[in-house]
Amino acid sequence: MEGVIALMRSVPVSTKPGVVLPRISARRSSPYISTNFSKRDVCLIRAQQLDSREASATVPPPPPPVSDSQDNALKLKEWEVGRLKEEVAATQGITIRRRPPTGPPMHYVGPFEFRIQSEGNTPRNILEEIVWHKDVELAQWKEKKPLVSLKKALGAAPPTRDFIGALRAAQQRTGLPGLIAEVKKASPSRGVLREDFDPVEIAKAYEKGGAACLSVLTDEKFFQGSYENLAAIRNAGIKCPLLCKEFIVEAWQLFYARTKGADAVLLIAAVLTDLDIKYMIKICKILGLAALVEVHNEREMDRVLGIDGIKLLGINNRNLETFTVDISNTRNLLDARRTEIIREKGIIVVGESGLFTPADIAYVQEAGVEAVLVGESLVKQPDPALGIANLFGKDISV
Ligand SMILES: O=C(O)c1ccccc1NCC(=O)[C@H](O)[C@H](O)COP(=O)(O)O
Repeated sequence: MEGVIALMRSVPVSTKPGVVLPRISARRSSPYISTNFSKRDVCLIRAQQLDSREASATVPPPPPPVSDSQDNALKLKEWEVGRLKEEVAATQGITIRRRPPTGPPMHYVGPFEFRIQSEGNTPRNILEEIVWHKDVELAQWKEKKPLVSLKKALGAAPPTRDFIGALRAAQQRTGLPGLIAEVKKASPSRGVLREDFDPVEIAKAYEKGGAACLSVLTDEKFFQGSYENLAAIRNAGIKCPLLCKEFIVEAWQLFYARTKGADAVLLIAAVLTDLDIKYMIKICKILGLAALVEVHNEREMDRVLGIDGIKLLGINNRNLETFTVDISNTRNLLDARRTEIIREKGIIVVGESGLFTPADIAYVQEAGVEAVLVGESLVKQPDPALGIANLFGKDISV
């Protein structure tokens, strides 16, 4: 425990009175264990199967009434599965942790309650903070829109557009990397990028300027984006396929993105385990979504290259923990060995973040990327269509 970070009016605590986790609490602070994962893997696969049953079920049976002791047992199981996932994630070099299920512990003094900060209940960096907030949002969204209702909505959804095909066609047409232009109002690292932000107008300008695909940020708290923006762009007659730029931690988000008009989704290897990625890729296939699997470093790159079925691999030049941007990350990750695997598997590599000039585009193309994802340098331009021509050093709309 390191200090009090918030003093609030007393509100009901999410953990029910009487829920005691003494045996497990002792394990909470134990370091990650990195030996013999067979049993844990089995547990994780079981947990994933439960998830997957949820994803493929049509109408779930009504839940039986739950007694307090059953409720406690379920909470305990949920917590244990969370711990197992963290242990497996640690063995894959994933440092981003998931939010503790019951949130930070509460301490009462008179009519107030203190939230005590500790290493275990405080996000360690911005990516972890985003992911923890996503868990809170998701709990509310899933209550409002359970999976069954999303599935019903999908029955009437139009087919998805070919995201990968659009990138390939653009690259063949221009001889330059296919452009995924990002509709991005703000970011944690740069604040507000454009005050007069009209997502549909920006999307139209990108399409006019020759973008092959668009990326639409949907996170509200950290990027001032929204699913309404995604749906509005989809419904405005834009032909470019759309990437839902979201921090995906659960399969429910794939279904939701699809109902809002996404043709592709982002899967971040710094957040998802190999098993999560494999599972989500399967769901994406079922939903007709392309999956852009994003890596930042060598460890993530090698993990992802070992997973079958990946067609789009993004190399992000932004360190999502420190915000530093370095486009040589793309070149460093694309060494001869990895380039050979990428060629054999027919993967398209997307260079992401920090691209501002024709020289930057040439640099990442030379390194081996066939597509680029660009936000800041385009969205800040008074005329984003002209911004595209300036970025590529020529008009790529024709
Ligand atoms: O953009 C950020 O500050 C950021 C911070 C934390 C996590 C993700 C972040 N950005 C997401 C992206 O990867 C970029 O929006 C995308 O690659 C475009 O980058 P840029 O062209 O540099 O705007």
